Amino acid sequence: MTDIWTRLKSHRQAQGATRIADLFDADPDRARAFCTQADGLVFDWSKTAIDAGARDLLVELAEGADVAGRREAMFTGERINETEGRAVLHTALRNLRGSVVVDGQDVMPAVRETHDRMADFARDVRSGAFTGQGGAITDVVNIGIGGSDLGPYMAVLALAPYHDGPRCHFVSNVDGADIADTLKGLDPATTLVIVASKTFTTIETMTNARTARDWMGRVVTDPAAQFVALSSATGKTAEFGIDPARVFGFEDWVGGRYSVWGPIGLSLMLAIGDERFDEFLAGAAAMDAHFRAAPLVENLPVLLALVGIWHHQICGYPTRALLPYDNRLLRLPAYLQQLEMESNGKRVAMDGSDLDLPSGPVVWGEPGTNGQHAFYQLIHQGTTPVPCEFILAAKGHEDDLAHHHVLLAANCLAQSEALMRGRSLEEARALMRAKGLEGAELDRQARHRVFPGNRPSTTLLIEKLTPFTLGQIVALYEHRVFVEGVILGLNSFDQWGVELGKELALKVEPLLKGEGAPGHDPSTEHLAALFRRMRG
Ligand SMILES: O=P(O)(O)OC[C@H]1O[C@H](O)[C@H](O)[C@@H](O)[C@@H]1O
Repeated sequence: MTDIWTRLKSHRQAQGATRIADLFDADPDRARAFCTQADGLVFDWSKTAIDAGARDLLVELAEGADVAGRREAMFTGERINETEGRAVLHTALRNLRGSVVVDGQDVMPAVRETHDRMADFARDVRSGAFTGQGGAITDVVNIGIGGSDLGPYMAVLALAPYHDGPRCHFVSNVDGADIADTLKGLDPATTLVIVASKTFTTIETMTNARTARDWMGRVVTDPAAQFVALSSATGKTAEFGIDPARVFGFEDWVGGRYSVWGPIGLSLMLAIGDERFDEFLAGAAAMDAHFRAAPLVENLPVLLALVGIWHHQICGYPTRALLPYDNRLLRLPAYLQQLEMESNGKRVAMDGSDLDLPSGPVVWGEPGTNGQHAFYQLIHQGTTPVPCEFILAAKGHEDDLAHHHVLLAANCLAQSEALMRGRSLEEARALMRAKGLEGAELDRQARHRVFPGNRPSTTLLIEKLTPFTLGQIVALYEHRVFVEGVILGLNSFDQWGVELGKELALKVEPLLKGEGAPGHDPSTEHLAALFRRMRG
């Protein structure tokens, strides 16, 4: 561990019993100084234990890790995904007028061509120029998993007020329940099926795609005519029988969990139209420009990363909760869970050595106010602090329900205040006394009503959730994950940890059918035998 990590840990230790609330007394300007604004986004990180000294050390940490250099290497197409030998250029998908050279060739003409073909196709579907065999397309089913599902699903839900296209549905799980429930009630003759898979080999997606083709083939004469493929493996899409005119390809330098900006975003484009989709890209491009140009100490993705590092690697808090006070951001926690945990859940550093720091944290969450009535109990009174990351829009879309929105916002701000302030034993005793309790019973009851407080949170405040601001937010988190990965010295762009389970599933499947060769562990073989017996 280098000197800067030791100094950060010592700084944390030296804070001793200082509470977050005390930092506001020590620095009357703290609420403003630790609240960073850029391009209409407000990131308040004042309700953390990061003081000026910690901030300076954290910025030094980012400088020492050469965040600026790695950032340029990413944007300019260097092969920073070293374990897969690939460039990392999802940013190119949203900078359509730019130019990026990989292996001596500008990749942008092909990106623009695919984008324009997608836009033409989306316009045709939305206008009715492209029809199903029973008339205009009424429903779109996106079949994909992981990065080929979470991004478009999250964004389609988030931007519901902008939907003016066909209804979009998402099937991901190989559990037949998913596709059965989704297809129930849909008309195959007016449904468009999108098979979204970077590799076009993912077993869940290919199984669901074949089931959808069978479903459609029972009603229409040419099911493949209502299929679209989004993939890097264009050869395999042809084998499946999808017309190359409806195949939208992308290069291997777009990681699955970073792919919503290109063809994988087609369902979103169909739902909101290509112009709104381009606003989504423009929001992300604005965040890219900010990330690339702003000094580290004013740089939103860098600050989010430093807050994350402070909480997990320095303070030792094992998880982080993402709490959007926006019901339409229902899938954002799941989306960010993949982004963060698949990117930075690694135990080996880029150079092959063991990581000598904890890898990225567990990320979880749920929109407020619902979470308040479920798991906030633990956040307030559990023994392990959970740094909370709130997201709030100043305006909702329901102008006639403005009172709902103010109540929603009040809850969000109240939670961060309660987490920091807590309630002392004295305050709890006064409450109990006012209820008429006294003596030992008062003492006993009061202790249950104490809130330790001093629990950190940040708040990301935006004006309104639009295609543009959603693009900003998602790109903000993408770059945050990248900066955290650079500081930890790992490769955020591979995901070898998902391979072993997939391989073994192929060997366990015959075992469950009674055909498997032995060689599994006794527990797995025992469970498989019980499974077979229960199926009769
Ligand atoms: O798009 P696909 O090739 O079907 O991959 C879908 C997903 O599955 C993999 O297992 C990876 O963990 C994900 O990063 C990926 O997004």
